[in-house]
Amino acid sequence: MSQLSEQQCEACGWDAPHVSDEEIQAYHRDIPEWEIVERDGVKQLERVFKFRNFKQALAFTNRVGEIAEEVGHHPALLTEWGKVTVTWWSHEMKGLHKNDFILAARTDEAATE
Ligand SMILES: C[C@H](O)[C@H](O)[C@H]1CNC2=NC(N)=NC(=O)C2=N1
Repeated sequence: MSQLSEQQCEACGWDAPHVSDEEIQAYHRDIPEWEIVERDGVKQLERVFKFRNFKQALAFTNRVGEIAEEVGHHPALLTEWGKVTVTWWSHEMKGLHKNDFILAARTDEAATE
């Protein structure tokens, strides 16, 4: 279990601080399989998870949904046959918050359940 996944999510509104480039690099080391992408100027964390079939992909999708509901912070989820694309970012602040890294780490754990 990575340390990041055990950290607590903080409340984050539109005025919450973005993570600095140094912090992004540091947190990224705990979740190396996630790609940092930028869409319309908004940085996001994205990873594709592979499964044997649609049913397993859907079960994983639901586990990630539960992780999101626990903290009121929600990813974009694209569920396809044998794969799920998970994208985390903080909509209100239009960028990355530490919460996104914590939840990406928890998502990694949900993939190995
Ligand atoms: C009112 C509600 O708490 C907000 O709209 C939440 C819901 N889930 C959210 N999820 C994410 N990823 N970013 C947000 O800014 C966000 N806002």
